Amino acid sequence: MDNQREMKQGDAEKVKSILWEKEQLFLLDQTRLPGEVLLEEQNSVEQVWDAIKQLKVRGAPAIGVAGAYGLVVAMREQTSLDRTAFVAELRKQAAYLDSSRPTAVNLHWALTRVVESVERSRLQSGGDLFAVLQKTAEEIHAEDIQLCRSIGEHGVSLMREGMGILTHCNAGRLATSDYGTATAPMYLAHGRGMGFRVYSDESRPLLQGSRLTAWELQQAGIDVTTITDNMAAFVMQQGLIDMVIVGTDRVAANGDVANKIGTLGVAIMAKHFDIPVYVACPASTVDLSTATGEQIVIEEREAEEVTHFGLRRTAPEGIKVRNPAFDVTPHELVTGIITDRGIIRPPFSETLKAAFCQ
Ligand SMILES: CSC[C@H]1O[C@H](OP(=O)(O)O)[C@H](O)[C@@H]1O
Repeated sequence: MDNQREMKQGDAEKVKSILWEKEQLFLLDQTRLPGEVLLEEQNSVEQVWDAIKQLKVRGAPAIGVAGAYGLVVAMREQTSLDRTAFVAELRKQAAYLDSSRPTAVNLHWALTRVVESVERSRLQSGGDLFAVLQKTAEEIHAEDIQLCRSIGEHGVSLMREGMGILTHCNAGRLATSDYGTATAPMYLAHGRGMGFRVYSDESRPLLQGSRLTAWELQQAGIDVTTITDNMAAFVMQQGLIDMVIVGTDRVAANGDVANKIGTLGVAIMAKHFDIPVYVACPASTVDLSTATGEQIVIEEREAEEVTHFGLRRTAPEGIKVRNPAFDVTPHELVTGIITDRGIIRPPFSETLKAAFCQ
């Protein structure tokens, strides 16, 4: 029986997507939000893999951090191995965790960083190598918080009193270790007394926008309105939206952006209504090794997510279904990319390299 911890709704604003406490990993089960706030202790690497696959933990930065800690969970019983055996097992477990979801580059980035930190150390015992592994995972976690706060500091320069912001899916603190990416400027601006309105697309089929973004912004006291995905054009046409801010799961070297399915449509509509579209992400989401959006693998998920609304069937038995979890917005539709290193503007094929080439 998993060790579960129910949180009261009132404590919800304090709850994070990932809790690393006394060297134990707890993940907030986001599939139960907004009704239940449940932290689940992760006791095996299979459990972490499943939590990522089932979107119990989700959002590009969050699954990177969860993957890194997943290696800690996987290797904590392997400390008696010698170096060769420890590194071989570590690589195997990293490949296993990497297989859980393909699109967000953060998962592969985090797993690779942990493996390379162990390989670079000249230590020989499994116990010493495990200490390096755990330290790197903890560093990735701590850095994610700081990177998202930096995104907020840069993004807040785009905010102004009374503006309307549309966001899609959840790129909030639940998708990261804290602050979020798209929501980071919102939290900082709100904390500094700025008033603004957020319109949160429900984001079918898994409703991250209505279940998660609306919930976390409401908990923070931010003016948020849930709208259905097919209302985005309506609120833009009504003049209610001054800016779109979304997160992303992978930014290609030319600035093409993979993000939750429906983002492409939002960007096309925003272009029609002359509304700027900003994408927010930490450095760990920028993938200069992927030339364009065409090379980004788009995760195809189970048909049941589309044919059912919760447990209720809402499409005929045996109907053909597509369920890509993401789409790619071409860089031409992106006004700027809000990162921890500043707001990156076109031409992205040059400015991204200048900002992120090591
Ligand atoms: C801060 S990255 C959030 C990003 O991840 C979401 O996808 P999922 O809920 O499937 O993990 C969505 O694309 C968000 O924009």
